[in-house]
Amino acid sequence: MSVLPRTLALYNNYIHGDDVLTTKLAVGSVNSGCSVYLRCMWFQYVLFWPLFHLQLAKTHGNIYTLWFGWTPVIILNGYQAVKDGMTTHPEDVSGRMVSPFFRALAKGKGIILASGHHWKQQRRFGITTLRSLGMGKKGLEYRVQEEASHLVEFFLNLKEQRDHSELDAVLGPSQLICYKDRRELPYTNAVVHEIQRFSNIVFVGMPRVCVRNTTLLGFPIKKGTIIMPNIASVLYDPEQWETPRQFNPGHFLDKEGKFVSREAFLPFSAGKWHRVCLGEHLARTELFIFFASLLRAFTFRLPEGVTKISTEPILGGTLQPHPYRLCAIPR
Ligand code: HEM
Repeated sequence: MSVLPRTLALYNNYIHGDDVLTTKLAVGSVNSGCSVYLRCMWFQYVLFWPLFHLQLAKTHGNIYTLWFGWTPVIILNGYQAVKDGMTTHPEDVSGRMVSPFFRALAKGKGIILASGHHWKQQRRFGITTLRSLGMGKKGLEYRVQEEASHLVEFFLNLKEQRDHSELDAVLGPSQLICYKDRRELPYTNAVVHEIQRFSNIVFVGMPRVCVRNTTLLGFPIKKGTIIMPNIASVLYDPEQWETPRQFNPGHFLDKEGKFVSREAFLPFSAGKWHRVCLGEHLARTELFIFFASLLRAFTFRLPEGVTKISTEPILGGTLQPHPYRLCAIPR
């Protein structure tokens, strides 16, 4: 049993117990239940796996520390903790980690992320095939394509494909779809939102770094500490969503079928201008227009003999859908 240094005033009682969370993780817990010490080498995997954090949150609460070697990473879980953590002192938590990845990005060097798996999938889906991704704009566009791929996947799995007729009822046959049309298409809009909630592609969140000493949910935090807002925990927060583990467009509809925005819908994270997703508006616009246009132009069917496609994500740079085939029949 080793003793970790006290780098945070908050986390000052280390009792290195032998609780084994899984066969691969050794966990040392504190009496306040907020510090977890990982002795495993696959910490990157662990750090970015939301379900793992949801499990830890049950035991350790909505804020706890994971120790990676000597480095503490503070994890925020659930809507309230993520919102308060990111918005109470937004400037204080506005740093980013400087990793070789970001250094290369800043120098304008492309980083190849290509894997045959993705591109095959994109060809099937008929989206422009990118041979490799420079992590400039193209890399970011890829997020939208990936989310769009989820859109069709989920649409196909919808048992009740009701009210997609609203597209025909509201839009003229040759009318181009605009983003403002979402106001007349509440069900379509709700489906797009629910897909982003249920099938979020950013698993835990992008790490932030404290740029000065600050407080987080009332706890003192030192400059340089890494903070991870667990976005999945917000999007599946049982206190915020009626059926968090079920695909349910009703989360975004009121009793009259009108679209309602939800505060806990944070797939792009939270905050004001400090470090929030710069592409949020573009992504939302593209996703809506893309999805509505596809549904109006085609009838989607699973190929013969296929009854269901997997909605389990594959952990990669983002959470990705499994490859799948579909038939798009022009309407
Ligand atoms: C469905 C699509 C997308 C999702 C779910 C998404 C989500 C996110 C999230 C969660 C963050 C971290 C924000 C934070 O730390 O508070 C982020 C950052 C960022 N996003 Fe997006 N994003 C998407 C599409 C895009 C697009 C299309 C662009 C640009 C065209 C973009 C540009 C950025 C940039 C530049 C940052 C880093 C901001 C910074 O560090 O200051 N994103 N995104």
